[in-house]
Amino acid sequence: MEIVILLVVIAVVVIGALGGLVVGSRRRKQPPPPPPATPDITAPPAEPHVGDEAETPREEPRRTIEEVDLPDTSGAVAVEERPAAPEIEIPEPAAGRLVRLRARLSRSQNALGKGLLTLLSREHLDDDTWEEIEDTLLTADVGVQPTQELVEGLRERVKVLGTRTPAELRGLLREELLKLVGTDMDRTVKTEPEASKPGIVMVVGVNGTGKTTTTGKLARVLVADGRTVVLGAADTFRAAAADQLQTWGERVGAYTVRGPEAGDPASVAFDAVKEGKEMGTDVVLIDTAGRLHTKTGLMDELGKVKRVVEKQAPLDEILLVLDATTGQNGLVQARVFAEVVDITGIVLTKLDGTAKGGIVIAVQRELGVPVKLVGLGEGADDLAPFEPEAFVDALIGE
Ligand SMILES: Nc1nc2c(ncn2[C@@H]2O[C@H](COP(=O)(O)OP(=O)(O)OP(=O)(O)O)[C@@H](O)[C@H]2O)c(=O)[nH]1
Repeated sequence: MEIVILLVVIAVVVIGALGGLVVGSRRRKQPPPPPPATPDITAPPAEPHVGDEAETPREEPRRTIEEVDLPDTSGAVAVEERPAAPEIEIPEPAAGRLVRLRARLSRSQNALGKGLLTLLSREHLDDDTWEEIEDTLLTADVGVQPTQELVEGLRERVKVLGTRTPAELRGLLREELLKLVGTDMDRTVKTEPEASKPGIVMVVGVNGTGKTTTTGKLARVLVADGRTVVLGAADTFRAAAADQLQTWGERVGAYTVRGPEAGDPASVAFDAVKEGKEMGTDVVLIDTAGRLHTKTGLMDELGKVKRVVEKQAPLDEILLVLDATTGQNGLVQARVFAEVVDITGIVLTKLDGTAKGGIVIAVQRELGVPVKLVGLGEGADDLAPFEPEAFVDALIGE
């Protein structure tokens, strides 16, 4: 019996020892997971760890995503140290811009259209009322001759019509204004010569009218239409003008040819055209100075630029930039420039800042050349091809 008891005790001890070994080996098979080579901090553990194992993952999240990102960010900073290629913008298409800007035009020209319609709606259109209509048009810089034409035309038609509804009056006024603005002029900016590329456009005007800005905006219009552009910074008088133009160019990937400060504008213009030819560019836009006190000086400079450029190819377009807010003064400038160079188109800038939209009519009459573009703000795409219908609709409202 004692032997049996002894055997049972030995058996219990052996089984116990074996069991301990198994449990121990199981414990050794479950070590805490080794830290991953690249800790995946972005994704939290799918299930929370427990016990001893909880310590490792709990500590790891302290290396926040921001901390882990830091080396990458410093890498990006290092890249930035290299000269970064300027980001090329995609300008807004030129077609339909005036429609987008019409609200702005309506706001500034509200007084003219509303004033005329109110006067025309009076029950009795006597001489005094017609005089007031005339004054309204003159105040908006429509000009004496065009004003008289419009008033005579309207007077005649209102008389024939007899009774007048507001819609009829609006229609009549629209037609008469459109007649004055002109719907049959070719308002395209000529940039596609028949012979060979590039088209050459020279931008002239008194300083401060918005020449450089217009040249830059025009480059965007052309780029938006799929054309390539070289800019010639021939305004060597104002040092900042070349920088300003270059910045406009860089924004749309147009190369700018510049010369030394106070250098010869004609030589810059020549180089720009040469560069444009060599690069196979579609259009070369030349910004000029115009900061000249005498007509002789102006003639000398612009005449020389034109002559020198035309040694390579004829100019396709000479755009005169006029500031609409300067009113009659703008007309005087127009006259002087027209005597110096053959203006082929007018750009009226800052129409957003004046109620004198009638200058469109007056200046076309004065020079016999069409308004081709209008500036309606300082924004990069605030230059619009001039559309008579959209313009007149903006004047008299919907
Ligand atoms: N509101 C408004 N401002 C404009 C428009 N066009 C140009 N400007 C502003 O007019 C100012 C003069 O423009 P510039 O292009 O520097 O004039 P500039 O004729 O080249 O002048 P110079 O280089 O000195 O000969 C700038 O502040 C332009 O932003 C426009 O259509 N509307």
